[in-house]
Amino acid sequence: MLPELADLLSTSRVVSLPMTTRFRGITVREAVLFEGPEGWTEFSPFVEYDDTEAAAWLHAAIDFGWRATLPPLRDRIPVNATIPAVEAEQVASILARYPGARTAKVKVAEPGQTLADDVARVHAVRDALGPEGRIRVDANALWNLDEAEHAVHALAPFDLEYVEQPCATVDELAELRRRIRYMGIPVAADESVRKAADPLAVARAGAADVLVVKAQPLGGVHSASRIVAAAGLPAVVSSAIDTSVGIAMGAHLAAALPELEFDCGLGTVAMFVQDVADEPLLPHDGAIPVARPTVSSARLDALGADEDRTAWWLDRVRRCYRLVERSRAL
Ligand SMILES: O=C(O)CCC(=O)C1=CC=C[C@@H](O)[C@@H]1C(=O)O
Ligand SMILES: [Mg+2]
Repeated sequence: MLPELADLLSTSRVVSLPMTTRFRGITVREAVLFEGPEGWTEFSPFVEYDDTEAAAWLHAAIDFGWRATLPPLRDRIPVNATIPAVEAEQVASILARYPGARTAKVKVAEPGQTLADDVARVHAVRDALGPEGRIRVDANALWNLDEAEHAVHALAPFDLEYVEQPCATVDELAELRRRIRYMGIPVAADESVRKAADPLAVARAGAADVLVVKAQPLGGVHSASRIVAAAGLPAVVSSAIDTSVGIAMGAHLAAALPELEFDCGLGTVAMFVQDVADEPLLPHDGAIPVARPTVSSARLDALGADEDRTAWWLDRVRRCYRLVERSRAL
């Protein structure tokens, strides 16, 4: 059911959360929270996204706030630590924010850095996790095919669980997968799912072994779970650097998937200095609970965005609402 725009806006709260470490170029994460009949929900497309892309995120927010979620098949979700493109010396202190995590996802291919920086960072993660730890790397589509092949060779000695979105296109992923198959390192698709016109194209092309899925960009828990089912590939549910409210949406998606063989990228509340919930969905014993956190009004007040940013976000909600309304009418 599509709530009235006035209903959405009447409970909206725009928040601005300071982060402990720069991640994907930001140090402050902004989000709009709404309280629907099912509980609190979140709309937080990255600020540079256009309205067409952001509309899927509003669809997701409405889905989680106004429609009963899918029945959970588990009550806790094992999570990975997320290591930004930091100096190797910082790795141990970042890992410490993810107590009990046996898996780390390490950002690589950061503009302005070198492969040697990536090797040093991944090496530090392997040293910290020990031989039993699982390490995946995420290049966010920033390598070309040859760079990706070279980098996978350089990083393979640290034993990679998979390499996430090494290159930009589905064709490149398919070719890289072919080139590195003998090494036994799977290729995961992220941007090729969440930013593609057709999120299933990468699976259909046989270009990935694993899908990384995020609830907000894929239109919400129901639509993301349908995409996973149709793709027929193992899925890793990951965050969009959401507040605890958006992370709860991801946790409900992960909880509803019939198979969950990989740890999920849902530990990222650990990146915030403060969160909107009294009991933030932070990792404990390597997992987060499947729950809707209680949002504190004192925290919403303390973390409230200023007038200009609030107006900017609410305008965005209005524009995206029109797009969601139109797509439903089709
Ligand atoms: O998957 C994780 O460990 C955390 C989430 C994460 O890494 C990301 C969230 C949102 C945008 C991204 O640049 C990034 C990713 O590419 O997976
Ligand atoms: Mg990714």
